[in-house]
Amino acid sequence: MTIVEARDAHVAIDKVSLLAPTSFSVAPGDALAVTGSNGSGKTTLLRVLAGKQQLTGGSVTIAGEAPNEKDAEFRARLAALLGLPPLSRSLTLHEHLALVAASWGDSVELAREAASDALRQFGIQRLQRRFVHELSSGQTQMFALALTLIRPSEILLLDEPEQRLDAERRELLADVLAARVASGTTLIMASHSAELVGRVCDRELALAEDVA
Ligand SMILES: Nc1ncnc2c1ncn2[C@@H]1O[C@H](COP(=O)(O)OP(=O)(O)OP(=O)(O)O)[C@@H](O)[C@H]1O
Repeated sequence: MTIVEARDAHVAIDKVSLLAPTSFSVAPGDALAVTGSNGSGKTTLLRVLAGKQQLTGGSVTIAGEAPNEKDAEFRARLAALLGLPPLSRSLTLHEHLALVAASWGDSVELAREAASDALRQFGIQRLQRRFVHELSSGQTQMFALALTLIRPSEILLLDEPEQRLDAERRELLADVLAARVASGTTLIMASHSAELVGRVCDRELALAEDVA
């Protein structure tokens, strides 16, 4: 059974290649690492899977359909962290998380509990009343991960989730992601951390070196 499939998927802009023809398939519950040097196309591939980047050729399907970020079913199936999401300067971390949890169906009370749980899970509960502009870069990354994982999803796409994290936080991240995969979530993760990939993923898709 396949939940994510790419066949000769490639992207070029003005004849410059962003992603060389790439084929792979992922079964439900798999954890696939996308690896390769800077510029090899990892982010581009994740953007294609998230429906944020059109293919120049080939095909990609998520549960048999082309990615479409406007489609409610597609959005409910897939959560992605591809750079920092848009955030409000006037909401605290707890309020951001509760808002996202409530928008995916939790009651206000449950959403507030889920927000506290997510802050605890990522070790940032003492920052719950801070605004995003009051965080360090590593704290911001932990918060962005919490914001991505608080909502339900069958498929998680993460672009270098280890970026800006110290060794202790990378360990914590590996624990959280390994637990999420163990609970049945399909994970596709671009990463430069062999350690994180080794802890969390069971397969690797190595993109060819700088194709530009
Ligand atoms: N909008 C764009 N226009 C032209 N080229 C682009 C554009 N965005 C990215 N590229 C090029 O596409 C190639 C792939 O970029 P991408 O960001 O997917 O690489 P990556 O593997 O994620 O790199 P890194 O490890 O540095 O994050 C690079 O050569 C990059 O310069």
